[in-house]
Amino acid sequence: MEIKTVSVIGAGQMGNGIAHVFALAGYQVRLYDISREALDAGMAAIGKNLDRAIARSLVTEEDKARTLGNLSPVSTLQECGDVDLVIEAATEREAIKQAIFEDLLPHLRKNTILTSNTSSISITRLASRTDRPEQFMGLHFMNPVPVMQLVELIRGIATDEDTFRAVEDVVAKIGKTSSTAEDFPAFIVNRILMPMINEAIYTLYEGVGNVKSIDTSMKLGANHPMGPLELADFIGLDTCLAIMNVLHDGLADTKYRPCPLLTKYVEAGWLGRKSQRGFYDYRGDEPVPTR
Ligand SMILES: CC(=O)CC(=O)SCCNC(=O)CCNC(=O)[C@H](O)C(C)(C)COP(=O)(O)OP(=O)(O)OC[C@H]1O[C@@H](n2cnc3c(N)ncnc32)[C@H](O)[C@@H]1OP(=O)(O)O
Ligand SMILES: NC(=O)C1=CN([C@@H]2O[C@H](COP(=O)(O)OP(=O)(O)OC[C@H]3O[C@@H](n4cnc5c(N)ncnc54)[C@H](OP(=O)(O)O)[C@@H]3O)[C@@H](O)[C@H]2O)C=CC1
Repeated sequence: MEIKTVSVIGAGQMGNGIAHVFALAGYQVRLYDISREALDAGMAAIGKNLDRAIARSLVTEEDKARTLGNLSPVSTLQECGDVDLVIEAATEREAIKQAIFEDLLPHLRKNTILTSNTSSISITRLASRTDRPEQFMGLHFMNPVPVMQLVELIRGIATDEDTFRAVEDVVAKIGKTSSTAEDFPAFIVNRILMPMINEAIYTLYEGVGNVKSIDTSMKLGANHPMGPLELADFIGLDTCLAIMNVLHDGLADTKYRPCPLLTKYVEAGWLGRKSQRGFYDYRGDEPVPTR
């Protein structure tokens, strides 16, 4: 099936980025969020990120106008069903994702493909709660979506070949590069990256270094574009903790236990950039380490 129309559910960091790249590539995109405020903020972020790309001569003003013309913010989940492809990009909590898919089922076309942008959660389990496990897969973008080249494709145990090929094809058409991961906890990128970030938080927790020394060490010592703690704030500490819990529970290995300091920050509501405070405080002109 050729994909022409897309719904993106969740207009947060990832959802607005996904809607951006599909609308820019010419797809008709509906964007929905449970929070009207988040939907408005997501649409504003798309405008801002298009301006950043214009400033770098990556796109033109006409491209921006055409992209925004392809985008329709919608106020009900029901309006997200009558499309070729659904991309769920809501909070990394399985119950939230399952409820979204269950609520969508009565509004879907027979051939609508369902995907999740989940960082870590079992595709097979999410698919099993729908009426179409053969037409369900993981479509995992990287943050920030307009800039990062990779998209991880994850088949559930029942995903059929037509579905995989249609999704693989659309990733190429939006100019991204896909890799394939088996459906096991956190797939490839986060199976490797998140334990590293968790280890950086343990390094802070045990007093081996402070926020600045840890991030500086990895930026200048390993040529990382962001330090691991800066990256954790960028991803969202709630999402980092959710991924570590999926690894710890799913692989039943204590090496994946989340650092208690990560839990403490999340319990304080210090979620990183999206709450203005995490390992850095973003409320001033420059980010200031909080430890
Ligand atoms: C958690 C999961 O499930 C999976 C994941 O996503 S894991 C996380 C994967 N992502 C990473 O590892 C990101 C690591 N960081 C980087 O690659 C870089 O710091 C970065 C691309 C984010 C920024 O690039 P940079 O060259 O270092 O800095 P910067 O000059 O600020 O950005 C370059 C351009 O990228 C774009 N950009 C940067 N941040 C952006 C954002 N948040 N959204 C959209 N575009 C952005 C802009 O066009 C920016 O240009 P301007 O700032 O001049 O407008
Ligand atoms: N952050 C990252 O670097 C990456 C994240 N991901 C994955 O993408 C998904 C989204 O992450 P991210 O964008 O960072 O999260 P955010 O917290 O930035 O955005 C999630 C959005 O989903 C909304 N939401 C919550 N419940 C519902 C619902 N029932 N229906 C519609 N919208 C809802 C939230 O609203 P509210 O805030 O009001 O609850 C919020 O606006 C997660 O599965 C995450 O693991 C994948 C790659 C990278």
